[in-house]
Amino acid sequence: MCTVITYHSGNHYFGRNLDLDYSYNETVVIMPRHYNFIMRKMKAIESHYAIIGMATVVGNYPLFYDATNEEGLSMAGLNFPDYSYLNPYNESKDNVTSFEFIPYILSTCKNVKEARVKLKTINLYDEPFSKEYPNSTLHWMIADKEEAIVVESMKDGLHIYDNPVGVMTNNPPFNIMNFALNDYASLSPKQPENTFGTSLHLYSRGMGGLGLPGDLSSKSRFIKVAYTKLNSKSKEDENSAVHQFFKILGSVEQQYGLCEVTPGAYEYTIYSSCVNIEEGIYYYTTYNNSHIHGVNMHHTDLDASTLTIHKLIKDEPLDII
Ligand SMILES: C[C@H](CCC(=O)NCCS(=O)(=O)O)[C@H]1CC[C@H]2[C@@H]3[C@H](O)C[C@@H]4C[C@H](O)CC[C@]4(C)[C@H]3C[C@H](O)[C@]12C
Repeated sequence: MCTVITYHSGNHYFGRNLDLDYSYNETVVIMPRHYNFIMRKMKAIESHYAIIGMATVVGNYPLFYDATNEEGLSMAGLNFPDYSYLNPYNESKDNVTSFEFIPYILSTCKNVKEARVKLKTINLYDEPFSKEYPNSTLHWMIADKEEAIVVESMKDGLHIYDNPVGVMTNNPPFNIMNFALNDYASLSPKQPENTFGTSLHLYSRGMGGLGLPGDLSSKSRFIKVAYTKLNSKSKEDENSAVHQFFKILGSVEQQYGLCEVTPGAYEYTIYSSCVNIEEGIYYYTTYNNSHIHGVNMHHTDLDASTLTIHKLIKDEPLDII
């Protein structure tokens, strides 16, 4: 399971939980403006927006999970099994594979408005990166400072949804998730009003949120993280906003042992990320390292042509004095 959110508090932020039972050796990668981005069916893009994100690098090629470009446009891929469908090659369209989709959009678009235009000509087509890295079954959230959208390629076509809540999880499709929010419209951080006309005792704080799902299923995480994000408040300085962002993602993180995917194998939150999209800083934590590390893309020469790769600091000792 995975969760992606946007957040606004002073600056604008975008990030995700990556929940899986194993790791593909992901690293924080900066793809500078002159990295020659080679595509399978389209002309290589020699000059483009610079990008920072989480990726597995295979033979000098970044396979992005989530990323942000220097204009602040951000995009993340989350699992969408059973529904995801990649098309055969279509010669009248721009054929883009699923592993090229994030860097292609972020290389060429500066905001969601431009991405919407680009999506009209794209055919998400079915070609794996390699035998070792077959196609993923993903759907994507794309966001900037103003808005967020969800892109779902299904058998009946490419669905593009406005995403007014700025959160996405996994199955089922986004329109069903978004509709499910209706069932929780009465939840509130305030104590509930007694409408029974009889004497009731509000014996605990937080009873306005009674009924908020707390399990790890995808729909429950969608509701929980939407409620948490939309009601949470933080100061607007960077430290407060970034900590708050990780707290919101923490409301739907997965503890090892709670979600068995195959006998004895458990999905857990491998990393959480938070990008300050105005400043181009990619913050992350990992399961065994809750210290927030940040990589500022502007500390790298963005006019370069080679990838910069930052290995994740996955374990950090406890600090005892
Ligand atoms: C599985 C990951 C998403 C996590 C997630 O949504 N989990 C929920 C599982 S479930 O629905 O609840 O079952 C996705 C996100 C990005 C994906 C990776 C990126 O797309 C980059 C490459 C793409 C290659 O085609 C396959 C390997 C890969 C390295 C992908 C492996 C895997 O599919 C990743 C890591």
